[in-house]
Amino acid sequence: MDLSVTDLSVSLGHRRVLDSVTAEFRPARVTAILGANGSGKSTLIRTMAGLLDPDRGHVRLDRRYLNRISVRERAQLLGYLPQDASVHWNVGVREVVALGRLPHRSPFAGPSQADAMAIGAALAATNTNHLAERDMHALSGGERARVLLARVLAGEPQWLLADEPLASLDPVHQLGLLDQLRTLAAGGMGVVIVLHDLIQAARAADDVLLLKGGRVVAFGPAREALAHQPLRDAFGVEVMVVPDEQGRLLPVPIGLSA
Ligand SMILES: Nc1ncnc2c1ncn2[C@@H]1O[C@H](COP(=O)(O)OP(=O)(O)OP(=O)(O)O)[C@@H](O)[C@H]1O
Repeated sequence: MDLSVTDLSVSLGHRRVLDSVTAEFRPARVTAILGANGSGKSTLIRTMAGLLDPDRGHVRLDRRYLNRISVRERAQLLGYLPQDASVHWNVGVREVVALGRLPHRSPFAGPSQADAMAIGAALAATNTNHLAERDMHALSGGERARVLLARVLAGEPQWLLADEPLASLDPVHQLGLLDQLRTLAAGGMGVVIVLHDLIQAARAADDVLLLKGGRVVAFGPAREALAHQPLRDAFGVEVMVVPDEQGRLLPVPIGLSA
């Protein structure tokens, strides 16, 4: 099931924030969206999740226009994790994760065996099993972020759209989450994540989309998009490209472009 955006233009207030963005995201791959602050990353991923209406162009899921798919079906297919997600009420962790099953439940029906299994799998995938009986307000920022990801995964979406999922995680949990995203993609899920760290992107992403000023600077295999010239174009930085132990090329920022 492909997820694509075609000639997408989006305005917020009176500002054009995305301008003619076209990209085809593929399932069973991790795609990272990168770009400078304000380049339109969150706007793109929110539009892909059906939360913003484009001025022009469209989002398609397997050739179906997203805006013609019912809200319930969309919620089953697309799991969206917002940037700085927070919970404004105090509820238990397990209850929060269970909310991820709502798109699959009929009104007034109790939780099914499938719900219980999906919730258990989501807690395990995010390493939050030990938090399941705690209250959300009693968690650290990073723990809360993992629980909110668990809620999205409990919905067993075909696509995961996550806006800066590493932001509040320590290095161990960042690496763990990136591994987990790769495992989800290996299982067939399409994973699209907004990232800031070039090295994390080079390690975790199959494909990279670089945005600048709401336009696509580069989109393609990570190795090509995270090369000198596209990074110069997108960020105005120079990088040193260093191979890691597995032969992946990691772009290490070393200074501003002249
Ligand atoms: N509600 C709004 N009204 C007007 N402009 C907005 C609104 N929300 C965001 N913008 C502007 O749209 C542009 C893109 O914002 P967006 O949040 O998509 O960028 P981003 O690449 O995700 O940034 P960051 O890396 O800082 O999170 C920015 O210039 C921002 O100031």
